[in-house]
Amino acid sequence: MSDPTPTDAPAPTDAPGLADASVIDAITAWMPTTRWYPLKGQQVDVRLESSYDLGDAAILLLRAGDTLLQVPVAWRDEPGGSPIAQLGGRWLVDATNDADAVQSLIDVATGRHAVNGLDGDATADPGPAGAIKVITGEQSNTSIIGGDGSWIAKVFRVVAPGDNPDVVVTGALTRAGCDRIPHLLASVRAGWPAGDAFVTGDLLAVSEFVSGGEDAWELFRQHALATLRGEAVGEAPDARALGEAVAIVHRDLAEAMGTVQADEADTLRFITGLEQRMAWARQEAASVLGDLQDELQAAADRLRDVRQLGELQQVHGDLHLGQVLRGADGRWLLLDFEGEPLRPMHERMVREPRLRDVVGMLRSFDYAAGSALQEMPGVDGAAAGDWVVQRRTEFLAGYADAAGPVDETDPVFVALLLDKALYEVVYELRNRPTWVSVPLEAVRALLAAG
Ligand SMILES: Nc1ncnc2c1ncn2[C@@H]1O[C@H](COP(=O)(O)OP(=O)(O)O)[C@@H](O)[C@H]1O
Ligand SMILES: O=P(O)(O)O[C@H]1O[C@H](CO)[C@@H](O[C@H]2O[C@H](CO)[C@@H](O)[C@H](O)[C@H]2O)[C@H](O)[C@H]1O
Repeated sequence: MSDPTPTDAPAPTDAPGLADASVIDAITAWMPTTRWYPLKGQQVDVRLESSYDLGDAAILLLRAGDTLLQVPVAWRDEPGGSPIAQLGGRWLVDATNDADAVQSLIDVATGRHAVNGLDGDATADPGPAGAIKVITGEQSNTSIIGGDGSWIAKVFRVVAPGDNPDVVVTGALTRAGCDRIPHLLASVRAGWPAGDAFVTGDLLAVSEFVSGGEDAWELFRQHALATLRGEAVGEAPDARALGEAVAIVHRDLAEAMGTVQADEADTLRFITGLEQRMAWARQEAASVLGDLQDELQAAADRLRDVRQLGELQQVHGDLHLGQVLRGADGRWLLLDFEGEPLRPMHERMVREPRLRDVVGMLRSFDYAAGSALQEMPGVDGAAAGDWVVQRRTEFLAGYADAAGPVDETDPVFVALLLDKALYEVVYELRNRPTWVSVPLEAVRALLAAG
């Protein structure tokens, strides 16, 4: 795919009227009401950085504080399913919930519709959008199901210059024929001026939709709930096969994108990165980590025990049960290679130990039981602990079948587990404060275990 640089594409044109202060003010007031808005509770100035005229809709890139947000909008006579505001007698609507506008986005992705400043790339034609359905779950982005349920288009809400791994990594796995992911069909990249430079970044990824896919988070959580209720539960979802699926994706990622043996500089960079993340978490989550400062300092000191990182490669980066579907054939499929939404984009394609994903999944079993316990405060926590240990053992056995054993005493494993739990504390404080006790309990337990 060629970058939409000034040499091969003129600068983006402003969509008529959309740069008006009244429009920006209306969007500024509306964004915090959405699930995807990442700056809830923060006072930030919002200004238009760039816009792309799709004809019957437009994509706006809005600078909100330091964050660049993508807001596709359209003017309509009716409010439709997702109105933003009524201005000058017309409705400004969220274009992700408007079938015609979504069709325009797909046409840009396939190259059927040329738009200044946007560049589409399609490995397969997703076909017409038809009736669309916007996913309403817990999401950092906005995903739209179209093409009669054959594809799902993800509008990246936070946009950054450079490659979005959800396009680049999923694309590499698709080309490699990996059968444990939904394949990438098409994508859209934008160019915009940034100071004296002209930068590009990904806006949209269209992938095969897994029809009849079951959410692994719901499957495991329901099983944990039933177990804690003491109900006669059937077999648990197959955590062993899940471990194997993760190992297969790791193998395919290594083949498609290469590996490197970590040297001393890599190890130092890794330790420094974890130290900085720990300092960030201690600052961001000071309100709940206040009484753990000594233990956290001791854990930070222990990071220096990390000597051997082993092989590094592209990993998923934010693997948890919500990123996994069970397909109609029972096979586990991994989704969403975008990495952690709270991590700067340029850090998300750094080669890492595969253990990063292994601990992500282990934390998720703990979450499934923890959230089940939250629903049943009177229940004995030991049963939840047993449930987690079983899933964890099965998962690690499946991973070992395909990739070799995981050493749970490895300082890299221990450090990554704590790193993930601390990240989750910050994530929950910002997004779901009532959940914060789930990762916080894990942080306490990990620190106590030393
Ligand atoms: N290819 C797909 N097929 C079916 N459902 C999907 C697919 N991709 C995503 N989903 C559903 O959409 C949800 C959100 O997608 P995800 O890529 O994780 O978004 P985000 O990055 O915004 O969190 C997933 O949890 C899953 O339920
Ligand atoms: O799916 P995203 O890429 O948006 O990931 C973010 O949100 C996740 C929650 O939706 C969050 O995951 C945490 O909660 C999950 C349960 O909802 C749990 O299974 C995960 O283990 C836990 O980390 C993820 O951390 C965050 O980056």
